[in-house]
Amino acid sequence: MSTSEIGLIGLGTMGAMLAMNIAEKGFAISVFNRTTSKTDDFMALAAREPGDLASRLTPTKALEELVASIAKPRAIILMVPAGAAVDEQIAALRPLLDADDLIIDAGNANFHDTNRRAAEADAAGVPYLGIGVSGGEEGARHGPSIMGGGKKACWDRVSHILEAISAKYEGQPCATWMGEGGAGHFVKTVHNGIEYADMQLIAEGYGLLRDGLGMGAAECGKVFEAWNEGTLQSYLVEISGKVSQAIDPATGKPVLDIILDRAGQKGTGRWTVIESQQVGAPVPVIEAAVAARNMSAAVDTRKAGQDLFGAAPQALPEGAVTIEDLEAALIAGKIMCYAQGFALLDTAGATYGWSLPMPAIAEVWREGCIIRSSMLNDMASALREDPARNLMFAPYFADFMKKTHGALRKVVGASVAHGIPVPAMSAALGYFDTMRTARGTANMVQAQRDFFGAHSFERLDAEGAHHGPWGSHA
Ligand SMILES: NC(=O)C1=CN([C@@H]2O[C@H](COP(=O)(O)OP(=O)(O)OC[C@H]3O[C@@H](n4cnc5c(N)ncnc54)[C@H](OP(=O)(O)O)[C@@H]3O)[C@@H](O)[C@H]2O)C=CC1
Ligand SMILES: O=C(CO)[C@H](O)[C@H](O)COP(=O)(O)O
Repeated sequence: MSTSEIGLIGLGTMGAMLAMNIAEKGFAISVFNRTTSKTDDFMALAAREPGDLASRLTPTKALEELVASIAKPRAIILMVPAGAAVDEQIAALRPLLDADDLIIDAGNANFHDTNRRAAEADAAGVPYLGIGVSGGEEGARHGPSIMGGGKKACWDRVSHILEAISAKYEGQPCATWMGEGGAGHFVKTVHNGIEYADMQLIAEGYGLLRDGLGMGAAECGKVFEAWNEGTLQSYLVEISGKVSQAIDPATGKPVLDIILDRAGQKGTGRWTVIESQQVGAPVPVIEAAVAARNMSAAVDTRKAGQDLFGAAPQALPEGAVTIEDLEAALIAGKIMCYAQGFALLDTAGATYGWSLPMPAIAEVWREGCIIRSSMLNDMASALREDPARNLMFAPYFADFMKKTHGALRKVVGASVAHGIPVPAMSAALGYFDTMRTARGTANMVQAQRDFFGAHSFERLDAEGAHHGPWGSHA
């Protein structure tokens, strides 16, 4: 019996919710999980959902059974961890599939792996798609943002399902084909890099409220709530308000106060930074955010550092920084981080031969994904005007930068003076100052390079490559 319209492998956090979302939108779907008891748990959960979801879900306990239960030509979504698990599943599935059956990797794959898998699939004459999905558990269940990659014809085969399950922005599906090969996974990777940076900026804002202004967690939560009503409106600021106000039932303390300050990471932020270095499109705010997660992991070293050097004073003098200054500093930092992310997308698109649809990327992030924010609609407008222009030069965002960079400078300055670490805010300010300095200091670097390695330099007053008279001193 082959009745399901699609199949899904991997009933973890994301896969289970995506499967329910697909069933809820009226598509019959077969599911499989390596640990088969989880499939039973999943079906029990689905049976408790309204809308008779379970009747459109077919649980299977073997890959052969999964494949047999899907109508031809088949489409099967993989929702398993990046790396070896994806290759293993493809290898296990391929012998069971027909030549025109489509495998869709919807996890957070490294786009280089997706390029390789797409090339392997092309060579074997079988279809393959790599798509990025964002929105966490809730988004997967009720409407994620979907960034498609691979052959357009393959995308078109399943786009009606992906669009139906995606988030909607004013009725428009947040599911878009980005380009061939690993384009979709690359866009998702940069999304996550921006996510790291936005989270780090917010965490630094929280640090200033807590350590600089002496606020308790609940009070910080109220500030985030207020910020979420203004220019900073975003999912990440919204949840920061919620997590700040949550209380631990066991201790009665704010949950935030009992969480170890060590942040995990699965690799997408690092991939973004590696790729930015590879193509020469700097993303210093994202780099600072990845480095901050790495430094957060060094809990014992940080404790030893505090014992050796003493804790920085941190408390800010009355009036040194206001809540309004902090809000403005976060606005400036956020614009810098998105400007860098979009510039990376633009450069990488050209490097890898994708025509990445820059405005459509901002559009697909307006709803459903973790970095959704009210600013993204304005970013989409700015990118429609000029997809290759750095966002900090778009008049709308340039106006914001003119109004807010002073506050960013004030906040970074006060933080530096009082020992509050703000690596992402500092990186945002450094990027802004660098990008508005017509004559920088790389003339010194060029002179040094020519001195020790005869690398040559360009002159301001003549064409060509030149060498210095390094033996002659004034
Ligand atoms: N969590 C999130 O917010 C998001 C996650 N993602 C991405 O989605 C993918 C899945 O993540 P998530 O649902 O959170 O992960 P989970 O850890 O919750 O689930 C992982 C799933 O993959 C299965 N699995 C793990 N290893 C293998 C393997 N070697 N062979 C077959 N199946 C395997 C697990 O099966 P078993 O039960 O047998 O262990 C489980 O069903 C990842 O690529 C992740 O990066 C993307 C967006 C958001
Ligand atoms: O893709 C996601 C959100 O968009 C996942 O939640 C991902 O796991 C987040 O990255 P990390 O675990 O490294 O913080």
